[in-house]
Amino acid sequence: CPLTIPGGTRQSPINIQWRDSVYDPFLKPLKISYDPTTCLHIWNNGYSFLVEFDDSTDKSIIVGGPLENQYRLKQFHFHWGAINDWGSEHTVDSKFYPAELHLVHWNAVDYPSFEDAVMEGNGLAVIGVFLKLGARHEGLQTLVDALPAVRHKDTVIEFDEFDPSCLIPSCPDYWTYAGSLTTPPLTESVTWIIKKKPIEVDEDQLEAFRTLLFTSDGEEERRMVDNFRPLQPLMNRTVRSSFQ
Ligand SMILES: CC#CCNS(=O)(=O)c1cc(S(N)(=O)=O)ccc1C(=O)O
Ligand SMILES: [Zn+2]
Repeated sequence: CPLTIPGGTRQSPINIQWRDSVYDPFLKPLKISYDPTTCLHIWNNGYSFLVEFDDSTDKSIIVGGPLENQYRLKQFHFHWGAINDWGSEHTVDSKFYPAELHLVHWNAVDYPSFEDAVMEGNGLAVIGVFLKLGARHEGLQTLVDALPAVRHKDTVIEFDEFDPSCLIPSCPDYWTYAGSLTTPPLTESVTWIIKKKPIEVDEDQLEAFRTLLFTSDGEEERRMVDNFRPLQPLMNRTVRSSFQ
């Protein structure tokens, strides 16, 4: 099965069993500083829609948390379901959320390029934020309004002055564990930082995600939904929490 890699010992996503997570008092608060002028464009890559950033400088970085040094923001994207009962990649006590946001960062201190960092155990840091059904999210609406322009695979539009920290809950609590990319090359290079608190989005905003297509213009349309990887075995890993 192509979705499991032979010999994988730290694959993602996983179920986070709240009572099995271990509070680590040495975990620092995560410091997030993004510069909205580094935002470049939104594109549909046929798997999700992603917002990409200029990662040629240290203008948009995260530091602290479980991380040894700072990591540069490269892109963020989402995973979602066909209906609200599922869609997230990680689960909490086996509960799915309707969607999950991933902000992908890479270790430009130790590695010369993103492609190199992808192959290293401490190469990437991904912040995961759960989306739950509730009030309309004004910050997300800016993104939702741009989605019709990237409906088909391989379409891209310019997108600037967006600060993705508006999508991250202010509550500092998170879980963290050593994992992998959830899409090819599935490399075991990700320090996952999963925010405990979800953000709220409304039904129309989730439905807007579901209007996107896996397919290119001219192909038979296939709705972009259920773009999440199945849960992977925890194996010999402990999930740490930054909170008691
Ligand atoms: C070489 C290589 C690579 C992986 N790229 S990514 O880290 O931006 C990424 C990461 C993830 S995830 N779900 O592992 O954060 C999903 C999708 C992507 C992507 O290519 O768009
Ligand atoms: Zn992802």
